[in-house]
Amino acid sequence: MADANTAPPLNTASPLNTVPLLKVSGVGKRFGSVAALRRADLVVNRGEVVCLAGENGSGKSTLARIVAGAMAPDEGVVELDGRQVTFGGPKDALDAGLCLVSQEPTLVPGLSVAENVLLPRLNRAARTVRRTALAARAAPYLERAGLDVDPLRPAGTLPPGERELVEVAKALAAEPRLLILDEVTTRLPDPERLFAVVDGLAAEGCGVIMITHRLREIRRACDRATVLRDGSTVAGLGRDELTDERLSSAMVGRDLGEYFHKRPVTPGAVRLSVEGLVTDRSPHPISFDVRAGEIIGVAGLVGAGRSELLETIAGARRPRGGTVVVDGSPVERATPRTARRAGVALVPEDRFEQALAADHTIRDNLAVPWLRALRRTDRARDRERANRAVAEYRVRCPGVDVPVGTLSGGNAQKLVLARALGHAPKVLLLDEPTRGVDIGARADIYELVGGLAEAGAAVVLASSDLLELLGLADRIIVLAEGRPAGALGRDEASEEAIALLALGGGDRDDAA
Ligand SMILES: Nc1ncnc2c1ncn2[C@@H]1O[C@H](COP(=O)(O)OP(=O)(O)OP(=O)(O)O)[C@@H](O)[C@H]1O
Repeated sequence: MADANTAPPLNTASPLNTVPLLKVSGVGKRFGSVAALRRADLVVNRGEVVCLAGENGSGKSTLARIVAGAMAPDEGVVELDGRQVTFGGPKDALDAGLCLVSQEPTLVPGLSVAENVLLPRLNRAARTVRRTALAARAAPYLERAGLDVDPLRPAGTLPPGERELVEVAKALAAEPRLLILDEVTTRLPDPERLFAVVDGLAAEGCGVIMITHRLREIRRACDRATVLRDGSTVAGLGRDELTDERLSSAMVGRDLGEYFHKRPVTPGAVRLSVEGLVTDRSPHPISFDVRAGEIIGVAGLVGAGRSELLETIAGARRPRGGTVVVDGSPVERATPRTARRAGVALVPEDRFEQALAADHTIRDNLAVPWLRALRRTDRARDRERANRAVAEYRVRCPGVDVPVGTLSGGNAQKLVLARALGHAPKVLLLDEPTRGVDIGARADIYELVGGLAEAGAAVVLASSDLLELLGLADRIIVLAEGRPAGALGRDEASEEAIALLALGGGDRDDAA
């Protein structure tokens, strides 16, 4: 293993390049009793794409925020072009050419796409510039980001994947010297497009820090990786060391062994029947059965209707027709509560919008489905339950009484899963369950989901991660524009077969 920050000999021809673009040394940051960063070191050279890797809660986003001027370190030094810098805020960092695309959305929904893209560069006078002129100025950045929308459209009306591309275009408009992308690809319809942008920026001499949990993406886009564990830099991996084994053992500190834990199960009786279900998104009825012990995958491009299907089964959306039957009994007038009573649990796609109350404690969030019962009975039991869930799911937190909003993204996701799986549901609906979750926790989650299926649950797994679908699902239903485009058994499913159906290339209409 190379030293933590050993960089490949890039652009060594220029003497200027002996000084790194960015050098972070010994940075520490505490939040109350939590040491988010202890001794973080990081070097990025011009024209280099560096992956910042590490488990959930290892400090990656905190380091990204410090570099981008969004928070100050408690200790340590940040140098740009060999000179120490102290930023008063993100604006200072932006002026110095450092730009962060963070996990949190920053767009102003009521402003147009063009205004959002140019916002950091607009002074008061420029805001009176004609809207069409702004649109023309924003157009090249939108095009470079791969987004084909009307620049005058309000940003809030775009679907999530396109909003993320506006965030990317906004970063490009800042013409950064160092771009930080914090788990941007998880929200993008086509990550490859972003990688092409990253390649182009690097070729122009821009440094890029990329945070992602997807090992394939690290290999595709990055020149090397710097690995954080418990807030300290513990390893540096060169390009030819970016293998699954090296990355995972550097991040997690243990050998993950077998990744997917779906053992062959003899399916039992039908647990979930979806009969001619018409969601509020599309006129096409969808029908399929899931037997006890089965995991059914739902694939499709962004916007294909995966989330809508799961949310309708879970009673979170009103269907326009059709029935959901659990263990032979129709779920009448489905609401989230009636579906939950019937044994249906949903892990929704957006943890903070749909599943968690950020200002409330871990303990209260875990207790939500039981709150009524708890008010009447023993309040001490939920603490015990919460402590157990946090330990079992390895949620990194100082205790169960901290607000959920202080958790790192992946740890918040683990909490949503802990709550859903903790009820031993008959039907488990998972929508992008491992988005933002580190590889160690991923292996744990796959094992838990596999175990739940083995115990007789019916599982429906919607995911944009094809390896996850292929590794876990017994059968994969592919949706295209809200329509069932086909179903693939374990033996016929492959990345190519899924992609073909998702793009509308197949002519099978037998999704059940
Ligand atoms: N504002 C905050 N208040 C309290 N604790 C915080 C705050 N921000 C981060 N933390 C804690 O600091 C630690 C590091 O968090 P950070 O978000 O940097 O991790 P990460 O490596 O980016 O994780 P993930 O991969 O899950 O996004 C976590 O334990 C997190 O709970």
